[in-house]
Amino acid sequence: MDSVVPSFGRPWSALQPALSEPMLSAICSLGFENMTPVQEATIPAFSQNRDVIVEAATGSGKTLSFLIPILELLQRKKLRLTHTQVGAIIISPTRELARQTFTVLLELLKLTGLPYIPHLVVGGSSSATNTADEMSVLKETGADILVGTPGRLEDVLCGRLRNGKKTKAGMITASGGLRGKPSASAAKLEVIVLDEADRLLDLGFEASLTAIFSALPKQRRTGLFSATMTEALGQLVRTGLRNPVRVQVQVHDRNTACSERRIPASLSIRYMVCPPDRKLAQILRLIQTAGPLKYIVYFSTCAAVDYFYRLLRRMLCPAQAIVPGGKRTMKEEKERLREYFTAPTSSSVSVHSLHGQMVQSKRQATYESFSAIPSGENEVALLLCTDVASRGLDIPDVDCVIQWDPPTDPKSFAHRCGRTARAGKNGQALVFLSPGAEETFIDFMALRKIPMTPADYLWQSADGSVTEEPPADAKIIEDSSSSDDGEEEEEEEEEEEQENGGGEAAKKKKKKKKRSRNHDQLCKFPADTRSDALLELVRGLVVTDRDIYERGKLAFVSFVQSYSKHEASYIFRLKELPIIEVAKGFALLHLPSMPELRGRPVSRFIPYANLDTDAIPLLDSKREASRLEKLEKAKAAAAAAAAARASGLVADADNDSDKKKKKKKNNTEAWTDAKEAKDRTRERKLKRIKRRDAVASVEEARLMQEIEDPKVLEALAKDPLLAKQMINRRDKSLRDIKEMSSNSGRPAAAAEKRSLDEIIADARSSKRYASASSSSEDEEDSWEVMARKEAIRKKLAAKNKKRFTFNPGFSDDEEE
Ligand SMILES: Nc1ncnc2c1ncn2[C@@H]1O[C@H](COP(=O)(O)OP(=O)(O)OP(=O)(O)O)[C@@H](O)[C@H]1O
Repeated sequence: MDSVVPSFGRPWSALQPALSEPMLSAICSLGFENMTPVQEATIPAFSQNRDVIVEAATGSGKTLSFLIPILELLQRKKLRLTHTQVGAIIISPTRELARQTFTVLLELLKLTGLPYIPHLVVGGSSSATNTADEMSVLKETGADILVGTPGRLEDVLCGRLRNGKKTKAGMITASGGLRGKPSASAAKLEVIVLDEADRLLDLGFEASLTAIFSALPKQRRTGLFSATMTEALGQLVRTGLRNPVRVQVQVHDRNTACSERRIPASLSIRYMVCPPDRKLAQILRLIQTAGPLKYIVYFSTCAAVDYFYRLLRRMLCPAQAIVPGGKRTMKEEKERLREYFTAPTSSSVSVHSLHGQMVQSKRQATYESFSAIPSGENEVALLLCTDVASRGLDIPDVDCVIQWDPPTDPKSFAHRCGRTARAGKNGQALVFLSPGAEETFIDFMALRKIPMTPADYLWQSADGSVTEEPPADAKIIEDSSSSDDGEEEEEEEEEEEQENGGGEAAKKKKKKKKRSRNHDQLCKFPADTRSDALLELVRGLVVTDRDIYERGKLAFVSFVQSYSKHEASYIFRLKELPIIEVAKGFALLHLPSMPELRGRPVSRFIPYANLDTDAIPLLDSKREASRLEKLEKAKAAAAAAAAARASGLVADADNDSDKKKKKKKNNTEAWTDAKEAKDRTRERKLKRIKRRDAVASVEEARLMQEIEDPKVLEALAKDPLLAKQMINRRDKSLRDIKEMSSNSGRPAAAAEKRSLDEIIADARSSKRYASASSSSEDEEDSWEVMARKEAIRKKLAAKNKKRFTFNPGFSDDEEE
């Protein structure tokens, strides 16, 4: 069933079958006059006992598309549920989304006056006692409709404990009253909804979903909802849908009248090709020009959110941050920053953070406080977050979504952008892409019906004003360091090429060429001296706060790790990432010792002048005192060890630990390279096993030769089963030998032997066999033959056993 925008459809009263009276009046109280297209298409089908798969753009009103049918179905069925039985379940991938859906459900129940009891089951309570309390509350109050996240719903419906163990039904656990028995029964369940179904059907939730589905009756309605449903089609079978209605709401592009897109018509997505070390300057310039707006900024890791949250809070709202040296420094810092950033007319700035590693209470508080900020009222509000806030969240009045990093999972892209331009409102989204390979992301998204338009790079003049024109003095970067590096590298390569006969070195050369192509792209950008100066100013802040300094390093390392996990790995290639510019963008004081930096042009990174990392203080005085104490002790111990070494009293143990340290230091292999090396080792191992097998086969073939002994043949002719086994083994041996010979280029001498069938056929037809079968002498012989046959059978069995019990724990050396 396809429906096409207008963004609002017919009035609610036009629905067939008509909604119940209480429902119509509740919707009227919400102030929604007309249905959205997805509501118009989904509600009739879902409330008339059809399973539905619904795909509609973000912010198009899918929540009401399932909440209204759930309440209508429950009313119509007049289910008689006992205290512990539930009639409907809604599963969401995140706690925030489950809570949001629960709030809308509560509102609907309040307005309709329907007597159903809803219950929210989300994770987040750290202690088992809290879990037990939650469960006992559920048991006491009972629930008709459960809204929750997969893990906790599994606890409730299947009696699982938080530590993952399943207990015998009825058993009281040590955690105080929490029973292994399910706290609610889904035996009479009428309807289940998977919100953000494509995410839920990802492998991460598989175990919990399978357990939940196994607790449901087969006769039920199932609804799957998402803005990116097509991505999950392969997995739908797991949900047991029956003859579902597929609702797909398409959006027509405003600009190109007929082409369809999978994002709201009111959403404009732009991309900015920008070197990674200039993203901070770009964001500040954007805020400065755009006015007091509400922004969501997405990062790829929790560590990056933590770091930039602390940094931006210190820069933009020092009143909220702890600033070393108190008010005076705060004032100085503010003054210096003013050169690079001026908040839009008389607005204050607030910075918030939200990610999955935060404690639940803080997550909830942030979500609520950011949601409560009205847009455009003299406040620039920034929410820095990870993908935990990408799906489903209906945060009011978000004006602009900025993706500092493109998402690791391309599906998240549309969901992230969809936090703005909801319910027909206008919204802007911007994604930063590094010059070079990452630009392919634009075409990649266009294929997924998510069009983007280019955004202008923003410049800043000496007076601090922001323009789209580069200042007259902006020059193309002349990078001398890269050419030096290049020459050195080329020399090295030539040497290697000579040593290795060309193969490996040629490959490396190719890779480096690609890297330098990306670097060339970076060099095409005119230098942005003000952005560089801003980063230097930021480094000046970092060096005063150990907490920020440590978090910066962590954020950089975690970013590099996450980069290699991009699902679109042919676009986001770690090998082609301009990692030095990334490090600059994180305002690092020095490069961490990190294997990924091997072979990179590290000379392009200038460490912070006169840096003594030990001297960077923690702002918390107690923690700083304890750190200094530890540092002193470590220094004293090191001095004592050095003195002992100098006086020749070096213990063997010290030597050992030095060796270990050296070994560790020498291990500078990048973990991505290490992965490749691992693959190569695995390949080598497989080859070795194959070779060993082939050698075993040669031996087997030698054994087979014994079969040609006339007496053995005789026995074989009498025992067709054994003969068949022998033939099979023999044939396999011959194949292996042939393969080995063709691999090594040697002639397959053994393979030229007569096949066993021929030998046996010959033996059968020979006179000797005919006479032997009746002679007593031969009968005696046959006992001997039988004994040999048995010996061969045993030998073969032993050989095969050895061949197939491969021990994966061996080391390379042993195998060599
Ligand atoms: N018929 C309607 N008229 C006006 N506003 C509506 C209507 N239906 C829903 N809304 C509003 O639209 C907003 C977005 O709705 P909702 O959160 O259900 O979108 P969604 O399609 O689930 O988005 P996402 O894919 O991001 O989860 C909400 O603020 C909701 O109150």
